[in-house]
Amino acid sequence: MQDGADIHQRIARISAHLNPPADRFRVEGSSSVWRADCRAKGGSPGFKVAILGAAGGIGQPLAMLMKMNPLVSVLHLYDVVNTPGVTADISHMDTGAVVRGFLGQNQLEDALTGMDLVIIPAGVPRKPGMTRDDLFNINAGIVRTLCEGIAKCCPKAIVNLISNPVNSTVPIAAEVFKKAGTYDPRRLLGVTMLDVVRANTFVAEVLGLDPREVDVPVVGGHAGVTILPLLSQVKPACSFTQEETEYLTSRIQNGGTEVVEAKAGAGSATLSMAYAAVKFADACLRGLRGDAGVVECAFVSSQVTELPFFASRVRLGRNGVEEIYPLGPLNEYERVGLEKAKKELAGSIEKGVSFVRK
Ligand SMILES: NC(=O)C1=CN([C@@H]2O[C@H](COP(=O)(O)OP(=O)(O)OC[C@H]3O[C@@H](n4cnc5c(N)ncnc54)[C@H](O)[C@@H]3O)[C@@H](O)[C@H]2O)C=CC1
Ligand SMILES: O=C([O-])CC(=O)C(=O)O
Repeated sequence: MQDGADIHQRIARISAHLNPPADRFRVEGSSSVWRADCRAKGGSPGFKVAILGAAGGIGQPLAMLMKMNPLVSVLHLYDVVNTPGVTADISHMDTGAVVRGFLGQNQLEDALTGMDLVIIPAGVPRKPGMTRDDLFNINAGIVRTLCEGIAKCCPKAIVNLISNPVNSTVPIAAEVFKKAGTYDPRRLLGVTMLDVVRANTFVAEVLGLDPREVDVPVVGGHAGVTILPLLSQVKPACSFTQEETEYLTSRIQNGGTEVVEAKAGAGSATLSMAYAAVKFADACLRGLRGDAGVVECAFVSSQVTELPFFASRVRLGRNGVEEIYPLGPLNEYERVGLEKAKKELAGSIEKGVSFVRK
């Protein structure tokens, strides 16, 4: 004999199966077992991370690497295509993070609700002959829509914006958040980590060192001359001939184009970008956890120059960007580069701002 309370519980369970709330997910491959019915995993503290554009060239390896990150407890994969397949695939990896897939605009809000960190590699990549700015017309609208979702569903999340042109998409995101009344400049970061990764690699090659021992600050922005490597501040301390300086600066500034041309129409950097994005996201998560001394370069709201946004070394903490470091002493070559960078950056920033304001 079942008592009344037990029958009520059974009815509630059946009703929940027929009308599952948005946060219930059927266990993959099962018609009768819901994830919420599975025995709870012994406490797995960690952060909730969403990737928007997760089925793309960057999104897929990025999702795989984030699934391997022990700081991640929940990983939401959102795209307008192919997320069921990518999610099924990645969810079989025997690492800690629980993976959930979300497909299409109708599921954007569920993908974003409760997230601590949102990484955005959504949008079209370059083909040979294009500049990053040529992507503006398509990617500006994509970034605006995704950021409207963030403002609504996880306004306190840290946002790592990868979609190009970063020099304009970050100002677009800031304007969207301002409009929604949720803007916190400390939580919005344009990802320029690939410039640092490339700079470390190319400088190490010239110096005959292991790239892991090299640290090159790269400031400014993320396109052509706005990418300004500070070779006078390389660690370990070293010096370069004028010829080496010009070769390295040009190679770092054109690293993206080097990949676009080598891929010959099949897109831009994806694997090195996924690596760089995870390196950067991991730094943001360590900052959120409260680790001391987490410093990386990023394109952020800044007073380091007269421009409203600028990439430089920032300290990451519980609120995102906790401190922005000044550029430090520049040599004459870098001072000239800085002026060129600022001129181009000013236009790109303004273009992003007016896209939302108009
Ligand atoms: N910040 C950086 O250093 C770098 C930035 N990028 C940029 O990253 C972006 C993505 O590059 P890839 O992954 O190679 O391109 P991709 O075309 O391979 O993937 C983009 C993904 O975005 C998805 N997408 C399109 N519209 C969307 C929307 N409204 N909502 C959600 N997802 C949407 C697509 O379905 C696709 O899966 C490009 O804009 C590229 O220029 C690329 C390399 C480096
Ligand atoms: O070059 C591109 O279009 C993609 C990108 O931003 C990079 O690889 O740095």
